[in-house]
Amino acid sequence: MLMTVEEAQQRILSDLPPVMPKERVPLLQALGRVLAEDIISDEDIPGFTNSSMDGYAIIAQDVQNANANHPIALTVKGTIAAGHPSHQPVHHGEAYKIMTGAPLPPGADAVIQVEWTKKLSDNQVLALAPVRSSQNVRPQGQDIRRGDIVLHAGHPIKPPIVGILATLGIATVSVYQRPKVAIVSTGDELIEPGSPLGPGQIRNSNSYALAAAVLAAGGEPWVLSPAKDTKEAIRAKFLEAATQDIILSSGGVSVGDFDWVKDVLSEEGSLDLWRVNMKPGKPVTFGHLHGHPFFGLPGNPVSALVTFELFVRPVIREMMNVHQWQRTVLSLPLYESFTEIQDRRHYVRSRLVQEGEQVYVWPYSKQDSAVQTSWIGVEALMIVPENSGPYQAGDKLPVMLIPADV
Ligand SMILES: Nc1nc2c(c(=O)[nH]1)N[C@H]1C(S)=C(S)[C@@H](COP(=O)(O)OP(=O)(O)OC[C@H]3O[C@@H](n4cnc5c(N)ncnc54)[C@H](O)[C@@H]3O)O[C@H]1N2
Ligand code: MOO
Repeated sequence: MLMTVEEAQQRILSDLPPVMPKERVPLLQALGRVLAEDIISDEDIPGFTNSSMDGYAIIAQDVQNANANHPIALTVKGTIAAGHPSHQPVHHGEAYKIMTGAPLPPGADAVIQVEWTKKLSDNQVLALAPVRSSQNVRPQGQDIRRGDIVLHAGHPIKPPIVGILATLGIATVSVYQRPKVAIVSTGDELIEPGSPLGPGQIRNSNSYALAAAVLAAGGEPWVLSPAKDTKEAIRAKFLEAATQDIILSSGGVSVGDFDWVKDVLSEEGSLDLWRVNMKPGKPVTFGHLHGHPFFGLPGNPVSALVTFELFVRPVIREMMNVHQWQRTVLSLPLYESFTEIQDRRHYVRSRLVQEGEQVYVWPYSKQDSAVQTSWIGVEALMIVPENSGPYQAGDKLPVMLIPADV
């Protein structure tokens, strides 16, 4: 019986290297990184009570009976722009013209938006509607209170987080270093992009796809030149790669005459796991090389990326102290029948289709693990249990959502 994906994940994650060391980077360079410190605010945000509308700062009670037929006149005492606080108090019957974001003057408790008023002169305005106390007012500390823990270490830094850090006045931020990931493709047939192909040769695409996947997961790829299919060439490359935090190889993990990866791994480190009940990716290999996690990913391009997604990405995320790396899995109805039956759990490259309120999963027709174009536009991997099916349109299956950048 082959190991399940969950058993393999458990095995791999039970033996994680320590979380990466920290480093301090300028705010914008923190994008895509992971916070290595709790962020505690030493300010209220907003720092002062302010208006959420362009209008007039007033005392709400003054206009409680106002309407279009019975407007109430107020005396305009001045104008308050954002960045220019006024310390003059507002008295009954008075208003200050105020702009969005400008500090509320003392005495005012509401803002009537400009559309609900009629200007009579530079110092007289009519209120055409009532406002409640606090209406159109953003109180000091509404968003964040001084002393709040706003973010915890381990939080991924996406664009809105950059904005929050800037709001808090943080110019440099402590983040975890990116795990360095060595990538070694194996195979006599491999030629680099940019060079012409000879007979029987193909382009080395896995090194590039895996390096891109490492970057998207937050790691730092280091691509070595491919190793030829000899045991000694593979050993030499693996030893060169073993200086990095994680080592990935592609190819040479099946049962072919030139599949040396497992032998070299056993001799130089430990082979902890081989073969998982999944398609694509069955011959995936895991172990340790000089104390670092080693993944022998299958050479088929789709198998390499699916096994990266399920086994390597979680390790990269965990090493940056991110524990929420699981993708969302939904149960969705099939858009069309799916008749392929496999003896392994099948991760099926699929799109999503919306009709009215209902979202359907729509597998691509070509699912061979060498067909790379079925990645184009992929939004999900549909998970079909082994030895199950055929499925009809409308039957529900679990669907793992894949963000567009994967
Ligand atoms: N007798 C059996 N044969 C195979 C089995 C099996 O169980 N019994 N499993 C198949 C499965 S499943 C997979 S997946 C592949 C994986 O094989 P390897 O990891 O040993 O990969 P290779 O044989 O080296 O290559 C497979 C395929 O991928 C192409 N490739 C390899 N490296 C790259 C690269 N860097 N860029 C682009 N393409 C690459 C290679 O040319 C082959 O076509 O084994 C099956 N066989
Ligand atoms: O499991 Mo392999 O990855 O499909 O051809």
